[in-house]
Amino acid sequence: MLEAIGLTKKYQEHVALNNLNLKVEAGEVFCLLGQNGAGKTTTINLFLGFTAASSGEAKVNGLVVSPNNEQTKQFLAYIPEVVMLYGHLSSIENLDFFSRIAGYAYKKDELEAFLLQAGLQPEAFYKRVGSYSKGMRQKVGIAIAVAKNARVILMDEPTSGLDPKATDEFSEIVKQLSQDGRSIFMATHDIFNAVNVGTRIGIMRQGELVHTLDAKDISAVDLQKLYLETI
Ligand SMILES: Nc1ncnc2c1ncn2[C@@H]1O[C@H](COP(=O)(O)OP(=O)(O)OP(=O)(O)O)[C@@H](O)[C@H]1O
Repeated sequence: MLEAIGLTKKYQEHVALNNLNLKVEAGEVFCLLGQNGAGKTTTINLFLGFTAASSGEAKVNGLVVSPNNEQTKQFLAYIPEVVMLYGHLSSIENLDFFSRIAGYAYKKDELEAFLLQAGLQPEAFYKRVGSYSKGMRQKVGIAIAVAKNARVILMDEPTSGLDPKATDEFSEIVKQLSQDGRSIFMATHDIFNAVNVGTRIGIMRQGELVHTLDAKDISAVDLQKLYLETI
């Protein structure tokens, strides 16, 4: 679903991402670790078409991403660290609005089902999103991703600032999304969660993907050790 072929991004002389080669298949959860400035967000921005590659290609479902190509965006959803929603609208209204933009008009019970599937408590459905916690906003973000039928969900530090219970709930939802055949690509600093939720884990240093591992082959303790040795 996602492929990077020699993907490189330079800002003037600074190489933010250097020759990334990577495939993420349907049903995989790829967790990308790396220090601040390692190039994780740059990678996500290249897949989203928010920025143009200096060389190489980012592909989504076999199609080459470019900032002016809307085709690849239909397969993608993006969950940033803080999901941007209309604070004066309820989650049902936000979900209705964003699904309509993506070309879907759902009935009320269908919208409620998306929010329920994303783990939002029903008593919050008709409350203003402005009063929601970060974890609740993320659930609305996931409901929007599912409602727009995204096959790939890109996430940038989704568990940062979440309490352990909210992180656990979030991880269970991510596992469910991947079991439904979606690909998840997540930039994170959360080593424990990467082992818990990931199927594959990458460690990036100064724009280079230095290690790629199967999550089932490594414990959180060993991953932390490898991470500290790498960065
Ligand atoms: N628009 C830009 N102009 C110039 N340099 C940039 C720009 N965006 C990113 N960079 C640089 O590219 C490098 C990679 O940044 P990036 O944001 O991808 O790192 P990151 O791994 O996501 O870090 P963090 O964990 O802090 O989010 C950094 O050195 C950063 O300063």
